[in-house]
Amino acid sequence: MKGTEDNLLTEPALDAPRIVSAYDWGALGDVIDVGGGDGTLLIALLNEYPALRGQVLDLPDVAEWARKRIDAAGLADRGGAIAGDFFDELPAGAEGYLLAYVLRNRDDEDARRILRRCAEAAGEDGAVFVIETVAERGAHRDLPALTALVESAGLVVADVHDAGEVAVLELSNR
Ligand SMILES: C[S@@+](CC[C@H](N)C(=O)[O-])C[C@H]1O[C@@H](n2cnc3c(N)ncnc32)[C@H](O)[C@@H]1O
Repeated sequence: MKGTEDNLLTEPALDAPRIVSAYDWGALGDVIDVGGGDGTLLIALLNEYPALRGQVLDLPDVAEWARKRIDAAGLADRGGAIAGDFFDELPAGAEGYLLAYVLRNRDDEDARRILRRCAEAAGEDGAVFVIETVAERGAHRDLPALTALVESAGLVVADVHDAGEVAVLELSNR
């Protein structure tokens, strides 16, 4: 678990500023950071975009950890955390479903299941955002492989926002 926590704490802390500025997240009313870990990315987003609301969805212990950090950051009025499983039905109706560094640890079959859950929850009006390193550092799938994966899950790449080594793929339902 220690190794997992180290990963959670270092990489998003390093990349969050780039992800925050790669897209106008404030244009979305609310987001769910699916598998959002300790809330580092969501906290950075809520700090940058004062009208944005958001929730981390993660396994119970991690969600509790994220909730405490979001509270401590003074963001409880716009942010929180939900205990959940991204293989199950997700809360519907948010405008953005973020998957940051989540698909990298999953084989194609599991990744498609997670993507489908997000797509179902996003519906016609929401979007799914896959955030992954696509350059050298720790890249598990490059951009063409990620594109093929999301298309095989029935999603369309509407745009790719460049955040340096990190890519933000904006996806919509077909
Ligand atoms: C590699 S970490 C990425 C964390 C975060 N998105 C980030 O950018 O640092 C994967 C996250 O998925 C969560 N996770 C693993 N299995 C899950 C499941 N079945 N449902 C929801 N979250 C899960 C883990 O607890 C962890 O927080």
